[in-house]
Amino acid sequence: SMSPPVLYCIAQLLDVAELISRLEAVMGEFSQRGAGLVQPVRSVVPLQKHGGFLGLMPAYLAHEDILCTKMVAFYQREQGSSLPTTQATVLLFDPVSGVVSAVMDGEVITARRTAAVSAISAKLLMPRHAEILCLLGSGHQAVSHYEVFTQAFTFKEVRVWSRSKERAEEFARAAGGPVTVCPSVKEAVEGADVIVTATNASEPLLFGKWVKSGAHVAAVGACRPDWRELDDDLMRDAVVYVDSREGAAAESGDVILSGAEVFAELGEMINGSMPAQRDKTTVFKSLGMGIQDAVSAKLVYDKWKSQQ
Ligand SMILES: NC(=O)C1=CN([C@@H]2O[C@H](COP(=O)(O)OP(=O)(O)OC[C@H]3O[C@@H](n4cnc5c(N)ncnc54)[C@H](O)[C@@H]3O)[C@@H](O)[C@H]2O)C=CC1
Ligand SMILES: O=C(O)C1=NCCCC1
Repeated sequence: SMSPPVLYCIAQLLDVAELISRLEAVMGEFSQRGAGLVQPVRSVVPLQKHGGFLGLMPAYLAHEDILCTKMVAFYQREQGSSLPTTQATVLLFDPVSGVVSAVMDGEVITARRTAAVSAISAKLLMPRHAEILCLLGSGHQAVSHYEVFTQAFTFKEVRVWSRSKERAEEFARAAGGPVTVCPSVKEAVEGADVIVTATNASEPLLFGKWVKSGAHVAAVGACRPDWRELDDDLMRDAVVYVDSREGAAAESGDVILSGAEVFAELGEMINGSMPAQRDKTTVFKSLGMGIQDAVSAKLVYDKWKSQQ
């Protein structure tokens, strides 16, 4: 039997505009809870000895016949560690036979689809005429959110804060446009219209008292039930949206420990069954979903195939 292709340099194969449109469709379909879409909540295997986790993220999309799973290892690293926080591999299958059609690097898929989902949320929830984007963290997700958000929207100012000033300065140098490096979270977020939290923190670092009324927060980190990025005030005062209610109830420390009510899923807003409360302060709590990886992997595979 033939070995499946192993696709590693896939950045050119995953177009952001196409990805956003596929993600909008699949997130809407997910929130209808139809039988055509099968995606269990992520299985997470704790690696207590090593401060890490292995997440398994299978999904089957019957309408498009996409069968996929991502395997993602994520670790809380010591500051200054050269090892990545997140490492992922994606397997795409032929659902007719069960044969693996392709093995793919999950890094680009994870970075880009997460930022694209946040952009879908921001499009619906950020203040009209948003001018200031603030990124907390300067890692992979901060970079992909910078790229996707500055491609999708126009901001007058982009700010970054990171634990390490040097990393924040490096981020600003590498960015494709002007970025202001801020010395503290407070100074970074004050007056910001859109705030992306993309850190590996397990304690709150973004406090509601600093957040401008009406701002939109895309909260990407804190993916364990006892990890936080946002404080109770922010969670309770904001209208809270999630990617998946089941996912948030199982994995989001910010939701579980604050006791905040989840107002709606992103897909419910997309479907129009729940409103986008753009005038209020809003939080989109993102955990990541297998269906997002599945549509991404299919786009990559189809583009690769078309070039063979
Ligand atoms: N919602 C989703 O779909 C996804 C969420 N994630 C999560 O997003 C977060 C960021 O991931 P990557 O950018 O890939 O990681 P990364 O390692 O590239 O960057 C992590 C950033 O967090 C900062 N950081 C780490 N610990 C911190 C702390 N205690 N306080 C403040 N800053 C801290 C680091 O300095 C760095 O800037 C992780 O928590 C990861 O698990 C990752 C992939 C998808
Ligand atoms: O959706 C993902 O991919 C991840 N979510 C949170 C943990 C790291 C990977």
